[in-house]
Amino acid sequence: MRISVSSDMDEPVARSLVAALRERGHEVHPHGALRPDGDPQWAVCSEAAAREVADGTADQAVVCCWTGTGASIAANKVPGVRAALCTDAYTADGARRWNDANVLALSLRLTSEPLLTEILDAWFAGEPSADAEDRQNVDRVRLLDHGKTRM
Ligand SMILES: O=C(CO)[C@H](O)[C@H](O)COP(=O)(O)O
Repeated sequence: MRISVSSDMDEPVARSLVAALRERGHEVHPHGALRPDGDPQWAVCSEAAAREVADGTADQAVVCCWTGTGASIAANKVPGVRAALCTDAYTADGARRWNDANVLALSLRLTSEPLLTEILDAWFAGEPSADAEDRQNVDRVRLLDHGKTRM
């Protein structure tokens, strides 16, 4: 997959994330502190990574900041993006399964290297649920992208 990755800080775990994604065979599009000419402000680089998902330049994104909150908030402002802040593998699995999340948000502070592997394993193994109620929920969120709350 083509995966946009952003981080506002050049932290070891962010570098490990990029390396791990490449090892898994993904094409990485770095943003923010992960590229020499990147704008490292979390609001800017998270949005840039998320926009690549929305416009189809990337299939998914991983956005990072120290807490993970700013990155997830900024990414979720982009229509078409469903960003999930995941602090464990169960949450990452649920985000893919129940939320059809297309952007993974990570806290640089909380994500250790072993936890990063667990979260990525769960994220990439997870498939969106085909359950009707789950699909309805995701469709409802998609409506919000267009300022609507009902069909
Ligand atoms: O977690 C974050 C935002 O949610 C940032 O990473 C945190 O605020 C640090 O940013 P700065 O170094 O610019 O103060």
